[in-house]
Amino acid sequence: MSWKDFAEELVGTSKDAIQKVAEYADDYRIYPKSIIKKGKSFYFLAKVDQSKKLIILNQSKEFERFQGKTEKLAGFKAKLAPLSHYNAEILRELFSFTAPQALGNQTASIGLGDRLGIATPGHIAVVRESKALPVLAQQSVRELNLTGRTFKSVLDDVSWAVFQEGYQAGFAADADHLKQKTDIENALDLGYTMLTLDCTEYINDDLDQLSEAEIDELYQEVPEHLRNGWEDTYLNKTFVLNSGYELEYTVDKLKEIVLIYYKMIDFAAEINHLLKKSERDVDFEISIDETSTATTLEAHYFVANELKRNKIKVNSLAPRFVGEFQKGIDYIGDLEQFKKEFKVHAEIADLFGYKLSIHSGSDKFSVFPIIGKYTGGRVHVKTAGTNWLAAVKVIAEHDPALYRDIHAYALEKFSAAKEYYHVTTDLDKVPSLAKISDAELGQLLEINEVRQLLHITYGFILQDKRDGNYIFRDRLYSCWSDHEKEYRSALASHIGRHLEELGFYQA
Ligand SMILES: O=C(O)[C@@H](O)[C@@H](O)[C@H](O)C(=O)CO
Repeated sequence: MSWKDFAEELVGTSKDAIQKVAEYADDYRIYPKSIIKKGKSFYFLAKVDQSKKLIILNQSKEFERFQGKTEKLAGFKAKLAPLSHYNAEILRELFSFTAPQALGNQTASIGLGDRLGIATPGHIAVVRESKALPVLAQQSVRELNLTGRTFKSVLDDVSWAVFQEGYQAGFAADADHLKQKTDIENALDLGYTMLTLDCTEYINDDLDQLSEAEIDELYQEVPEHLRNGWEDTYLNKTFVLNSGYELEYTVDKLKEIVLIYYKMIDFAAEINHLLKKSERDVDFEISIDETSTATTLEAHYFVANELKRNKIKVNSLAPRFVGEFQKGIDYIGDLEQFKKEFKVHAEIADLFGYKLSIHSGSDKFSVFPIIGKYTGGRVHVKTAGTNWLAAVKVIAEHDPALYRDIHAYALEKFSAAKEYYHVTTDLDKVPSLAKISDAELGQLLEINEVRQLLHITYGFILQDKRDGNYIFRDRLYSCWSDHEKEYRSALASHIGRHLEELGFYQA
């Protein structure tokens, strides 16, 4: 509902009265796209005394359900409800478009991880135009630990933003990189509609340190009935894909694949069992991407086939592709080699009926056309860090002193941050801030080394405290709150470029 229709229904068509409401709605005090009528009440989001509130005008039975202060607003009885978890649950019940849903695997989708809880309006602005379905709530356990947020608060932030933008086309919520059963249960209870199981701890990719004899010894420790089953299925067999590509399993290759992956199949089976108990549709993703070596094509086929043999239905799977998908920067590696292997990965995914999922998808512009083309758009691409970096750019452009402070702090914390992320950043390539004018600070975010420096240190920047107070957090959020429009349009154009290169705008 436009604020004009809203004003007319509320105060009649007199010019003066409408003008009054218009003034109130102006400049984001009311978020115009949020205005919605349900029963006899009007609902909308507004910024009241610097903080966002859900406003309900006119009493109805729902009016009493929301917690908040009752006041007179522009002559009407109104409830000013804080954007709390309690109120978010009622919102999701009342307006189902604010609750996440499963997406299935037939179309393009994009994960839009938001470490700050403020990026969703910009994401919505861009996905409205594209054919990709958005996963607006997407955070990994690692990100939650580093930012001090929870699956609950991430989903609530998204529900409020979806309401603010009046976005009714549907979105998903991905509890990303889950490793523990308790986290999985928690995410399911909260209504997450996508679970990404991180199998890293069940993947043994240290085999290159071992001699042939040691590998053989390890292989003999695998229960005999399992070894026999795999040898019957794969050993010295060739699987020919529709494209004519041949996957071959020699003794050495099979031993290696079994040793690397066999434990993760059991783990996936255990979690699949848990998911089956859920009454809701949940998109199940398996991630095997955070390993030190690329997933070979034979290994991908083996994992896919074993998941199928164990009746584990996955919606998407994230292999580790050849080359480097480092955080926040373009692809590093040989594009021809990537294309050659990616085609086959895409074919295997198609054969087994799931989508490929591309992790660390932020800024991989040189491979996006390949990904779009060989998946025919049936693919999931995850981004997260790039959305944080766009927010940092807003700081560089609007509060240079604060940018200089966080940049210096990131340099101090960089080596500690490397414990969480694999990057090969050469810090000598980070320009000295003393030589950069305030007006040029925003351009620093074009430099790969600066992007990675700020990308991996986000947890320290956001969470570190001195004398019990956050060092930067409050100043950062206050700047972002003053520059909502700038952040929204920066995201719309940057994520727009991702969607464009992936071919996600075509009908
Ligand atoms: O930083 C994280 O932990 C996550 O955002 C990622 O690993 C996520 O799965 C991703 O790939 C986003 O690009």
